Amino acid sequence: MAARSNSSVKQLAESPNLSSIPSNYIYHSDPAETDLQASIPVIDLSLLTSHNPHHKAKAIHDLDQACQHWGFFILVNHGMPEELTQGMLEAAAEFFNLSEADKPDFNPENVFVHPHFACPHKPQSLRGLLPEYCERSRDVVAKLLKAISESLGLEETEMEKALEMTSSLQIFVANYYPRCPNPEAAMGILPHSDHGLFTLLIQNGVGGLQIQHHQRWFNVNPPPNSILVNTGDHLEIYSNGKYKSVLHRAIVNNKTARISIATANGPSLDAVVAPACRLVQGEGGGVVAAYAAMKYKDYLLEQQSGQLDGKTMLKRVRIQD
Ligand SMILES: O=C(O)CCC(=O)C(=O)O
Ligand SMILES: [Fe+2]
Repeated sequence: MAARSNSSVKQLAESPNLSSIPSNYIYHSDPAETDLQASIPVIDLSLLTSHNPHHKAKAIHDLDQACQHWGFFILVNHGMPEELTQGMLEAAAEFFNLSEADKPDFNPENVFVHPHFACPHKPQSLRGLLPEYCERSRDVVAKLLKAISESLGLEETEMEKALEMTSSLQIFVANYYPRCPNPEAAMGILPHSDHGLFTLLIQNGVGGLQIQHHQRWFNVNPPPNSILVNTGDHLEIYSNGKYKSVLHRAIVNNKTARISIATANGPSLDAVVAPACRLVQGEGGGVVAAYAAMKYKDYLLEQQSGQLDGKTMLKRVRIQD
């Protein structure tokens, strides 16, 4: 489990008499506050897999538009039981409440849950729910990829084959944002885009996510029991820039601690990701690849060796604007 707002921040936030934040936590960039509320498109997963061709075509069109214009969408009728998502959020809360001595005995930055499954030893509730949650999340992603393949004009299974999705990388990340005495001067997670294809996000009913849209920051408040999905850098690369990954960040507040669970879903670590051949062989050879091919594993290693910083890594493989 990645605890990006790690235990030291939690301890700091819980220290008695904390009335302001230490200077190293001060955020000097754009102000965190915004009044803008994003109207994120809603996608109905059951329609994407409908046997009614009209419903399915309309849903695929809506997904295409959502990915092109927002890079974020609210997924409903996703088939993930509410007890499971609620149980996961409660299990994450239990994890963050463990004593330091009980916290995991492995690299706390990432829990890789596919193709090889790992899980913290405690709490028991997390061990019980995590396998099902991850499997169902991969199922959701598989359905989204089929629809995206079609919206790119490819065979339904072309993308999952090209990206070797049977050994797809899936990373489970739980974020803890403690209450903060002066939230307008801090930032929970700095602006970044996600690597991979689709990230699935759920939260404990407390808002905090902001996304960049037309150069402005918008608050995102997904309705209860929905899953928020965003497109990642590798969808941008594979689609040759049609579906751009979007900068997002998380603010903090002075009232309630926030927990979010992000499940990052990428290709196989061994997949070499480049724009789909058919997208760059336009009639008369008109369309050229806008991104260089790079193995997903190498992309990750290079990205993780630096700071989470905007879209710096993606710019490195970008060939032209
Ligand atoms: O907590 C959030 O809303 C965003 C988390 C996030 O962007 C991430 O884990 O990559
Ligand atoms: Fe993210």
